[in-house]
Amino acid sequence: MRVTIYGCGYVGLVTGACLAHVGNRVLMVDVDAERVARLRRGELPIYEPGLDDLVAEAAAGGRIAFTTDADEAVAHAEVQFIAVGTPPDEDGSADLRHVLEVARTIAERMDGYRLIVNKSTVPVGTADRVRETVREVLAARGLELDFDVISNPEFLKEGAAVEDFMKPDRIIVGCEREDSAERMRELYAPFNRNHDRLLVMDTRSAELTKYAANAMLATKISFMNELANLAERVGADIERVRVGIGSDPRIGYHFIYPGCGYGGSCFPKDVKALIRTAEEAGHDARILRAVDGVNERQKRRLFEKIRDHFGGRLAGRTLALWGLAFKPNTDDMREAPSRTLMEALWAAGARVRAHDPVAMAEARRLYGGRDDLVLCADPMEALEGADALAVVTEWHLFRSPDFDAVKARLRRPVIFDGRNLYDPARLAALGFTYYGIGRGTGARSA
Ligand SMILES: NC(=O)C1=CN([C@@H]2O[C@H](COP(=O)(O)OP(=O)(O)OC[C@H]3O[C@@H](n4cnc5c(N)ncnc54)[C@H](O)[C@@H]3O)[C@@H](O)[C@H]2O)C=CC1
Ligand SMILES: O=C(O)[C@H]1O[C@H](OP(=O)(O)OP(=O)(O)OC[C@H]2O[C@@H](n3ccc(=O)[nH]c3=O)[C@H](O)[C@@H]2O)[C@H](O)[C@@H](O)[C@@H]1O
Repeated sequence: MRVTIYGCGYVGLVTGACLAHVGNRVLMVDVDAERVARLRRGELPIYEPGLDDLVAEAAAGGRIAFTTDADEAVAHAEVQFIAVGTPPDEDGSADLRHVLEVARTIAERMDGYRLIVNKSTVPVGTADRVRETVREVLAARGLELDFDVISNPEFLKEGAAVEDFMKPDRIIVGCEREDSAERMRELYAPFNRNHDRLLVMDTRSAELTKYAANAMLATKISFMNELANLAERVGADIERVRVGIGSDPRIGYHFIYPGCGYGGSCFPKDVKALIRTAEEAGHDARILRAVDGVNERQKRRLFEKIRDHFGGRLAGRTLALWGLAFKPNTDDMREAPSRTLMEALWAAGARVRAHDPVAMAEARRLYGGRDDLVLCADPMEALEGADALAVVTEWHLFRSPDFDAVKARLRRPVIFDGRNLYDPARLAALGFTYYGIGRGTGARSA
């Protein structure tokens, strides 16, 4: 099948590469000319495991191409995917500017039937707005052409995006026309072989399903962070509690890891957008407001622990930071807890020496030129002369370091473990002062 995809970001590129991998002819479109030029040279603008090989293979086979040319994009295929960003607006609602811009781009150029498939995360009712936009533009052109707008939200996780797309838990298709559902069944058949995971529903339910999934996962995390804070006060270890409840299959082990808060381009923005949707619908989303509030507070927990350890005197201190990306296996730093921590440390007059296995270029783009940030090529180098180590992202590389070497490089053996990677008793035995998240009274072992 021929497919056009607007948006060469995480979702667009992964969708395009995977669809091309199974034989489709994909044209990728972006308004960012530099991004398109890089992709044409074979350079990926994002880090995502396995994606570079897929794109290179598809490009060599002539099954994927990149353009900024809207005429070419609309002419290329009947199936037109929207995978552009939907960043938060000032009031927390999703900004649909880019989505509606693509709708207009298509409507201004289409000369026959088009199936517009929205993959961006958008509030309930957006498919109707896209439909309305296309209809208005066609009317202004004096044309009456057949088209459909459907919802096909994406559930991939960064860092495992290719795997998630290739082996989806479910494929949600929100549409009202059987021929549109049939087109999606055909397109997704290679990813849907052994078990039928394609669920067809009405567009509004599909749009809400996406927010419901992210909000439920965010709720699990904030729930655990709430309990971690309680565990600290009552002298319990949240890691034991986690294993204790995860063993109940009704609860499960997934997404109950406490930590220094959830980040990324989606949970924070999608929870806020859903709260906004509820407000607009006259409903007070109390659980969601709590989920968001608990997370905002949790992202400051590491800073509070560091500040309290140093008696509030952080000016002139240096903190080593392991992990800048919002989670492992990505270079994405959007809403990353590392940023909340670094910005709070800088505001308090402290300096940061940081290392991340892949997000160094992104950190340089965001914070390059600051004299209170040193980006170190190696995790051990980040420790040199630092007053303490804070671990923010659970990269494998940080799980089992040579603690003797860590101790030798730090000015004082103090670790703030924002992901509960280490065993407090072991670190105490090695002579470290250890702070985790929710690990007993004061979450401290010394
Ligand atoms: N990042 C993720 O893990 C996931 C994201 N989503 C959703 O998918 C959507 C896209 O997210 P990302 O891929 O992360 O965004 P991104 O920010 O990585 O990429 C978006 C791309 O769209 C391009 N763009 C903007 N306007 C355009 C236009 N008019 N025509 C063509 N290209 C245009 C931008 O230049 C950019 O390259 C969002 O709604 C997001 O919430 C859904 C599931 C997972
Ligand atoms: O809509 C989206 O964009 C995507 O959002 C999330 O994916 P992603 O943000 O890439 O990453 P996650 O693995 O979900 O992690 C999100 C944040 O939660 C944190 N987290 C995750 C799990 C956990 O137990 N505890 C925890 O603090 C992570 O550290 C990270 O900061 C969802 O998992 C995807 O299904 C969804 O498609």
